[in-house]
Amino acid sequence: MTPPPGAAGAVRHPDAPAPGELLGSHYEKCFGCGGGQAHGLHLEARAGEGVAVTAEFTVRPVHQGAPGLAHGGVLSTALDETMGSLGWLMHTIMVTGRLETDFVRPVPVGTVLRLGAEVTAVDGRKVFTRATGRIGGPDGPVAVRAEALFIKVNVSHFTEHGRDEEIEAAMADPDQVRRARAFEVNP
Ligand SMILES: CCCCCCCCCCCC(=O)SCCNC(=O)CCNC(=O)[C@H](O)C(C)(C)COP(=O)(O)OP(=O)(O)OC[C@H]1O[C@@H](n2cnc3c(N)ncnc32)[C@H](O)[C@@H]1OP(=O)(O)O
Repeated sequence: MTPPPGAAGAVRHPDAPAPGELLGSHYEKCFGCGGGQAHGLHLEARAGEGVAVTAEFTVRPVHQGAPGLAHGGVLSTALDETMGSLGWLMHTIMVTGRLETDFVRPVPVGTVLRLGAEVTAVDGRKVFTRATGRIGGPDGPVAVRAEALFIKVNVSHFTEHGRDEEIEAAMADPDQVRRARAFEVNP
């Protein structure tokens, strides 16, 4: 996932949330960040400097793969969600096209996984990102690493492909419409 020569650097939107600010959930029912998913990750991301974010996710018993250990797919989800939240800082809606994860060490249930992600390059609609998850805090040992390619999309990506029931509910919710617009450039 190497950006092509000549790819641009990421540009922080002038109205991006300030460093340290909690980004909030982009959708209440999101498995990664929504508060309305009992078994979801409830991942909380904050704006960083430039086009970077930090996030925290506490591994609960519902997230197990092997006894007492986090499921690898759940850890990939945490990385995916963290990198996806970089869209808040660019006012860009983007979805994951490709995701590669390195699992460096097992992550026990009860761990607070501290994640960090940044955009490494932008080439047209393609946004190249990377992320790291550390055990216990920002100076803890690295447990997972990922690189991902996100593709910029319009809101129509969701309205055209999502199930009617959820799309109609989301569009009837002024708070959800406001959150969708906060992602967009020139909404
Ligand atoms: C309301 C608020 C919500 C806010 C929503 C925020 C959600 C965040 C949630 C967390 C993130 C997720 O899990 S998102 C959910 C998981 N992801 C998805 O469901 C995406 C499913 N895939 C798709 O819908 C599609 O394949 C797209 C949109 C990714 C791309 O389709 P497209 O729009 O037709 O574009 P396409 O021309 O194919 O590709 C554009 C460029 O990207 C490259 N490209 C595309 N896919 C790949 C790939 N896998 N690997 C390498 N390169 C790729 C192409 O070669 C091309 O390069 P070039 O020729 O230009 O060089």
